[in-house]
Amino acid sequence: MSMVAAFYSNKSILITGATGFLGKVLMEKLFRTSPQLKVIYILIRPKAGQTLQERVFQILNSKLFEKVKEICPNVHEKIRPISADLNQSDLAISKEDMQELLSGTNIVFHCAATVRFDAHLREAVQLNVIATQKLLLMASQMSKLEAFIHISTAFSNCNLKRIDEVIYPCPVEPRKIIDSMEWLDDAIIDEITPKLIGDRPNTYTYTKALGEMVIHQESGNLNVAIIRPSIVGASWQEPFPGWIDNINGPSGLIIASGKGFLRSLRATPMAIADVIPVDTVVNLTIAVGWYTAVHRPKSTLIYHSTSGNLNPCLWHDMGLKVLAAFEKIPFERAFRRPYVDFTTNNFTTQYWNAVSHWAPAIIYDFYLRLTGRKPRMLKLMNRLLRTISMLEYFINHSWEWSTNNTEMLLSELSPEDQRVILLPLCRPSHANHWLEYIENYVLGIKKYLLKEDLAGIPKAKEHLRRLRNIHYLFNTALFLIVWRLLIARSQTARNVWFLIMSFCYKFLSYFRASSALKV
Ligand SMILES: CCCCCCCCCCCCCCCCCC(=O)SCCNC(=O)CCNC(=O)[C@H](O)C(C)(C)COP(=O)(O)OP(=O)(O)OC[C@H]1O[C@@H](n2cnc3c(N)ncnc32)[C@H](O)[C@@H]1OP(=O)(O)O
Ligand SMILES: NC(=O)C1=CN([C@@H]2O[C@H](COP(=O)(O)OP(=O)(O)OC[C@H]3O[C@@H](n4cnc5c(N)ncnc54)[C@H](OP(=O)(O)O)[C@@H]3O)[C@@H](O)[C@H]2O)C=CC1
Repeated sequence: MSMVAAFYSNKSILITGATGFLGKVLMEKLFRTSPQLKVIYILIRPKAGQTLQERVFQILNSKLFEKVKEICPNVHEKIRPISADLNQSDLAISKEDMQELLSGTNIVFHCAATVRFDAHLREAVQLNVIATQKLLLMASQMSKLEAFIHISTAFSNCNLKRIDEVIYPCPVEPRKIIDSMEWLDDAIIDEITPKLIGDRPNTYTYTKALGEMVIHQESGNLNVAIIRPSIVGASWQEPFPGWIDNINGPSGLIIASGKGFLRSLRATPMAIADVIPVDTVVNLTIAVGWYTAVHRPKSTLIYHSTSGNLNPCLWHDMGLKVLAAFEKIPFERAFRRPYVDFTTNNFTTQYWNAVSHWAPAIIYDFYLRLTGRKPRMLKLMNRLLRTISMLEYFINHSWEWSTNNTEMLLSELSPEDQRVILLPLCRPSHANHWLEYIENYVLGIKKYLLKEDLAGIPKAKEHLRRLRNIHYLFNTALFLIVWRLLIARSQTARNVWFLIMSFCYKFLSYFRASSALKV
């Protein structure tokens, strides 16, 4: 067994956000590589009419946990769901549960957050700042605690171009923001939000930066580390390639382009697409847990989990790779053939939105109305464009993240751990792995998100061929109509038309004469 995996044997681990994308993969990997661990406490709230047990049952019965159930058949006995709501000021944990957590926990992984870019500042502060503060307080009372690992984001300081593994001060102290949320009403908060977030694009990145500051100021003697992943994508290899279960980040846009809704996107083609596979982030997180507990660094270390500095892939190349993957793995019932143009200024963006997004949506809604159905495409298109407007910032900027602490940690690992942790995608020598990764990503989206059967691929390809023919037919018809109208109204257009016709006629006559001579 590897050194890191052995460390987690007999440990009691507390994970927040274990029902989320990253949390689930973290829990899976811990059980798979350290089946001897004692217990994983998960802070979880009842949701969508499901009890805690039903939520845990659903996770354990998902495809993600198939391997774990083979390796650790009693995994269900090792998960201890604790009812909690991080939106509540006391986290809504019962006294008995709190007692158990305080006396038993060895390692805390704090993953829970609101990752919505449009979250109201009050909600984002509650989850990303106050809940972090409360958890720190709780952690400080844990008698056996060895490490507290906080998941932040590489974009918490996205207002800077070069970002080091340090905590940057915020203009307004987190404590002042927390206090003000108690007495300011929503209208005033709405008014001051743009001033507070300053040159950050949303409340998410702002409150994640405040969360880091809280860790820095209030962790006291705790052994704390912060991990900053960039754009977390589908898994690279573990537990199997392409696992993904939410539409955040690139996944939603990959679906929208594969289904033919998204046809143009305002993006900087030469900006770096800093996507990092979820298993790469989780492996680093587990290694950081071990290092922080065993080596007890004197100060809080920050680890960047990014790909751009070691193995950069540009948005332009990523777009081409995604489109190439659709050729092999098309999605079913596409609205139009997948094709995405990158636009670079306001005018072309608005133009292509009108031509490629709104016009087809209006035509399709008209067709739905004619056939007695409810129009829906324009609404869907407007939602997609709203989503894109929120993601645009991240596809139009490049950042440089230093990774000294991450590199230092990797060099501290045993050869066995390095084999497991140093996933190839973020190493410089494996640039060509991006194509393989993107193909698996698209396949994963098709299988696990869209729940489409792979047996339907030939039919999906046939559907795309039909769409291509309709596209050619439509363009030819449109050209002829426009041209007919033009030559009916303009003498110049008529002259050009006759010139082209006579040139074609001469060319054909010459061609026929020269073929006759050869015979
Ligand atoms: C060939 C070219 C291909 C190129 C690929 C290019 C990819 C570029 C990707 C750039 C990603 C940049 C991400 C940056 C991540 C920063 C990292 C982090 O720390 S942050 C961690 C990451 N955090 C995030 O990524 C959070 C981003 N997301 C949000 O903040 C919110 O979803 C929202 C505000 C955008 C929409 O809110 P709201 O409308 O109130 O409500 P809902 O949320 O309930 O969804 C409603 C509808 O929107 C739909 N939909 C949702 N997401 C996407 C999507 N990504 N996309 C498309 N569609 C999306 C959804 O399907 C639904 O449709 P329907 O069922 O109604 O038909
Ligand atoms: N995904 C990404 O691209 C990136 C993510 N990160 C960071 O990684 C971490 C995990 O993100 P990710 O897994 O993608 O996010 P998800 O949205 O998938 O998961 C969020 C988790 O937080 C939990 N949570 C939210 N609100 C509450 C609450 N009030 N009480 C209890 N639990 C709550 C959710 O529980 P529930 O299921 O009940 O809603 C869920 O388990 C976050 O800290 C995020 O900032 C950083 C960089 C990029």
